[in-house]
Amino acid sequence: MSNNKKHVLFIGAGRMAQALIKGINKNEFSILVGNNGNEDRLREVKETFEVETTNHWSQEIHKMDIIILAMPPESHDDILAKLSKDISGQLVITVAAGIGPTYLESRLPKGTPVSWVMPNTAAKLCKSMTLYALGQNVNQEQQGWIEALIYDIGEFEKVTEQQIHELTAVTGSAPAFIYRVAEALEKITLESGVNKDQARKLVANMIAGSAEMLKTNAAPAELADEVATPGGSTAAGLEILDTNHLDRLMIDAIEACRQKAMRQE
Ligand SMILES: NC(=O)C1=CN([C@@H]2O[C@H](COP(=O)(O)OP(=O)(O)OC[C@H]3O[C@@H](n4cnc5c(N)ncnc54)[C@H](OP(=O)(O)O)[C@@H]3O)[C@@H](O)[C@H]2O)C=CC1
Ligand SMILES: O=C(O)[C@@H]1CCC=N1
Repeated sequence: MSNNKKHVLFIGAGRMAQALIKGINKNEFSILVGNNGNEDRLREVKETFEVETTNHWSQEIHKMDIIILAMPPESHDDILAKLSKDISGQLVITVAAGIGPTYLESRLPKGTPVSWVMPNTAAKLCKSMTLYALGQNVNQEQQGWIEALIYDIGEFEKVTEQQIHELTAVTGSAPAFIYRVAEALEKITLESGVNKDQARKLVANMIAGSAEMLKTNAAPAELADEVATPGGSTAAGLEILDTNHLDRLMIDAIEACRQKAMRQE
């Protein structure tokens, strides 16, 4: 990418926008943030991340290279109709569940370059696993902008629109499932008399270590077997999880996320 900073407008200043804004490289991108009128939130975003904010984002469109839609899926129709009046070739990216390039292209002027980026909240620690898909009108330079945006927030993969529809539940939503598991483990850890900091240290490092083991590409079943000493204690716990069909529970939870996201179309 050239040394000229690209101008990025965020429409939406909530949790996902903030996670992205925190991670994005400010030497490459100049960030302006608008929202739905919550001025306290804009003030907080400005102070925390040292970015510019606006109460009138529609007046700023002409100065922008990239517009990132970081608001709820159900707000998209209205915002895309407003954007359509002022837009002139800017790259439009949405991070919303269920809103793919096909949806964006059908509501924006013909030829508008669009992309779907699906990050997760770990973007704020530059540890997001981000998926992205391109619309039909994105050129190589714009694809470079997208990759430069998400390069600094963690790992990324280019996939198809359909794959993001299916995998948002895995990379976007399932972190919440892991946090539920962590919550249960922390609770039980505290019962052993350690303090909260110790409980967090134990559980977080256990999960982080397990994630590192997964990154070696060993099969999850093999890794579980390695932990479960034959005739030992872990096997007793695994039997409870298996008997209660943890895998089926996970599949049901992923499917529920998918069904809900699909209702946006
Ligand atoms: N949270 C997550 O882990 C992930 C979220 N996403 C996607 O990110 C998007 C935002 O989610 P999240 O950050 O969690 O939601 P939040 O509720 O935290 O934030 C929503 C933001 O959108 C703004 N907004 C709502 N309606 C409008 C509108 N009509 N015009 C302009 N701004 C509007 C709100 O404005 P105001 O500040 O004025 O209230 C707020 O800043 C969703 O589409 C979601 O699918 C994707 C991946 C992961
Ligand atoms: O809960 C949601 O709808 C968003 C999409 C993926 C993660 N959070």
